[in-house]
Amino acid sequence: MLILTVLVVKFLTGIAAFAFFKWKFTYWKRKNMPFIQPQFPFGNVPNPFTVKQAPGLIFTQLYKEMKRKGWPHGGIYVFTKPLYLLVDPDCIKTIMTKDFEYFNSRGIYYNEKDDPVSAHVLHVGGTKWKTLRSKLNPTFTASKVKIFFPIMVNRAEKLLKKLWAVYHQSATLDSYNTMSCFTIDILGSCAFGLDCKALEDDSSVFTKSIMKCVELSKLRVLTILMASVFPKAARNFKVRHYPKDIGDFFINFVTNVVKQRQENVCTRQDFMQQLIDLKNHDAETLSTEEMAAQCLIFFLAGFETSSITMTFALYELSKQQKFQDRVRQEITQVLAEYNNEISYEMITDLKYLNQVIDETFRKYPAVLYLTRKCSKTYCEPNKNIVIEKGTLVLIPLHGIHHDEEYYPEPEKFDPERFNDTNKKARHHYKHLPFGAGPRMCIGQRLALLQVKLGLFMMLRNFKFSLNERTEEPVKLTMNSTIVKPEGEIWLDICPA
Ligand code: HEM
Repeated sequence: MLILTVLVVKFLTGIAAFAFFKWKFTYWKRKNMPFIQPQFPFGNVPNPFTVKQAPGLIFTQLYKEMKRKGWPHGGIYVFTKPLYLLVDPDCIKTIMTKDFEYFNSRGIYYNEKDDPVSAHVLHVGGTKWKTLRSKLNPTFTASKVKIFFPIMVNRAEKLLKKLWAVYHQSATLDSYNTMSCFTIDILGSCAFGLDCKALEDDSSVFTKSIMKCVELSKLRVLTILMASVFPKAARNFKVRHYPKDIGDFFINFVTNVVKQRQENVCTRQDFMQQLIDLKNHDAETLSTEEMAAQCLIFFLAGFETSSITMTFALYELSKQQKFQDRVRQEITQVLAEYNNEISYEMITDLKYLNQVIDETFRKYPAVLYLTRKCSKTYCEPNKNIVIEKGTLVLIPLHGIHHDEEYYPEPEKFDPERFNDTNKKARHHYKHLPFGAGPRMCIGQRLALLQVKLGLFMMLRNFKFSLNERTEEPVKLTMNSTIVKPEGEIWLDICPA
């Protein structure tokens, strides 16, 4: 009798669960939105525990499927949660700019209570984001970034010194590690007036802590993805975005820098000073934890994205010497026009190098997909579709950048895709390495300058080619929300 009762309860629970999922999976149909048929129980994503591909690339596949069907947008499900995926560049533009007031949050999980450093400008939304962003914007204007140029040149000279040392030792460069140290040194000096010396010693506590922030296991990436889809449940389970020791490290770091600056009456107008002024102006606006959170994201958003871009640019140029030679020719020519003096203007005049960087951003967009969260119910213009408050919106950047219609033979690296004529003819929203609208990357100017300066310095002085230890084709890591190489990219270097 007992066995029978257990079987009946199990059967009824199974039926109820199935009916629940079935009902949940009718959401987009009820909204009149085209949707990709979900599968029980994971929806449109594969089993998170057995999936072999990078989590972010799943959205590339869904984008391709919708594109094949000719949809401008469509619905998908992550488990039972409906997500809105954008395909058409005009739809993307409307959501990111014109109707931004409905989509001013990113919808990425953070947990201010248990993990205070996760509440930074990249994660927060609404009024909190607006206040922070308007206070931080002045640090990243063209004139501010220009002020940092001499210190950036100093760090680029150290990069060169490192390359000479490598050349004399083995002539084989571990490109990703070296580029990471270079960007840590640049960000440390521009933001905090620190000499991190990562290029001299990549095993320092500081460098290791920064690198640890970005070491994400596949399980961690999936946890954050799921927590972003079900934030209330995640907060109840005290799910953290960053390990506790990383949070503590940044809180101590900020406390020390603030103390030093107060003792030495610092007048540097850098990112840190902007935060200190904000705190002095109104202590309620920014606690020490909140300051630490902004410092963490400054490093996190800046260091990996820039070093990945430089690494992939060098990798592609090593494979195709003709492009590398052309960059070097341009460097010689433009330098001569500027009397062989390195200046901000000279660096910004390197147009072909810019094309190489743009094509690198296209093929390897550091951020695989962008998100927005609907903050008030939104009626889609002319289409009679209502997006409910709380819906997560996905912009599949990697999918767009690898769309055959926009970029024929998308796996081919070709800087000509970004010459003036081709660039002008293309819809702006088909190339979004820094996002778009009011929430686009705050550090774009700084990033472009450091990437260009670093590449200029290296390519002016060295020739690069692929070392046989580099596995071809380079595999991209699964354990990340951003595109990065799984193993090392080893490059042979010799004087140019
Ligand atoms: C090659 C380098 C970089 C790339 C490709 C990149 C890309 C991006 C992208 C795609 C976004 C999201 C934009 C959106 O949702 O529309 C973003 C946001 C952001 N980035 Fe960058 N980034 C880079 C460098 C930097 C640097 C150097 C910094 C710091 C100085 C930085 C700080 C930020 C911050 C704080 C945000 C959040 C902005 C907000 O939500 O208001 N990034 N970045």
